[in-house]
Amino acid sequence: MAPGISGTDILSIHDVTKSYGSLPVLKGVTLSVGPGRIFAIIGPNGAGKTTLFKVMTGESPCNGGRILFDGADVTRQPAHQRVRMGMGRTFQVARVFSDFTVRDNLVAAVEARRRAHGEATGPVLAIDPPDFILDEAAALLAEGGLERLAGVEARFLSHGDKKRLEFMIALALKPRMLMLDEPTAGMSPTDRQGIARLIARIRDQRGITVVMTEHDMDIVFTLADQIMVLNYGETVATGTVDEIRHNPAVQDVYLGKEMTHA
Ligand SMILES: Nc1ncnc2c1ncn2[C@@H]1O[C@H](COP(=O)(O)OP(=O)(O)OP(=O)(O)O)[C@@H](O)[C@H]1O
Repeated sequence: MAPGISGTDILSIHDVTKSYGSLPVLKGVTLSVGPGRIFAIIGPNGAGKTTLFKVMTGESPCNGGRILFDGADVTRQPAHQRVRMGMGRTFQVARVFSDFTVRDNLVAAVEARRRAHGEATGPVLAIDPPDFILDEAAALLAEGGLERLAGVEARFLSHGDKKRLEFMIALALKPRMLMLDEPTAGMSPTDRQGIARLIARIRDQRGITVVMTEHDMDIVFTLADQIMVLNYGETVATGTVDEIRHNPAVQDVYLGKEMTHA
């Protein structure tokens, strides 16, 4: 096992590098995330957060280094295989079926999981789904606070509600880890707080590990167990909220004095 990688971590990344052409964007990033933790990646614009996120999800291959998920080397695994292994994710712009109702989006997600796990065969998106699938979709509607919107087509949802739906679609796949790329981007303060509560609940009640990039420091400081600060593709610091807030190098590159004394 490579140095710095612990057998108990659900996700570990060792010395990952990534360049776009001749531009090095990740310059040897190492991190590890314990099960049931909320791990936030922060840093200034252009630091490489989204690139790191894409490398972790398999959307973009890394040039060097290793990525382990739940003990398995997934460095060369495509994104869909990582999802199948339990790495759920959401996108900066929520991806849902716009012409489906909220309920049908969840029914489709439950059916997709059952097929992926070999629990079901036959036509996808059954017109008349059995009760146990409707029950599971109903439970997801309730958990996501989406019951009042069950019959609404997803294209009519507010940004915040669409994001909630995308979360619940990701949870329908029963992931062990959820990767969230700027989950509160573009939201009203109320929607941000709602999403933050949902993320905390997902971790507390389902025990799901969460890895997220996020610009809103109130959200990060409220939720994160561990924070990693990136700058120019390199790790400036990794630590708890208190450790990051009081780290002089982090204050220099990102937080400034005001946030650290908030
Ligand atoms: N597909 C690409 N091709 C070329 N360069 C890219 C590509 N994607 C990102 N970059 C460059 O890589 C660097 C890191 O970008 P990245 O989007 O990962 O940063 P970020 O920390 O997520 O920034 P932000 O907070 O603004 O979203 C930037 O210099 C960016 O211009």
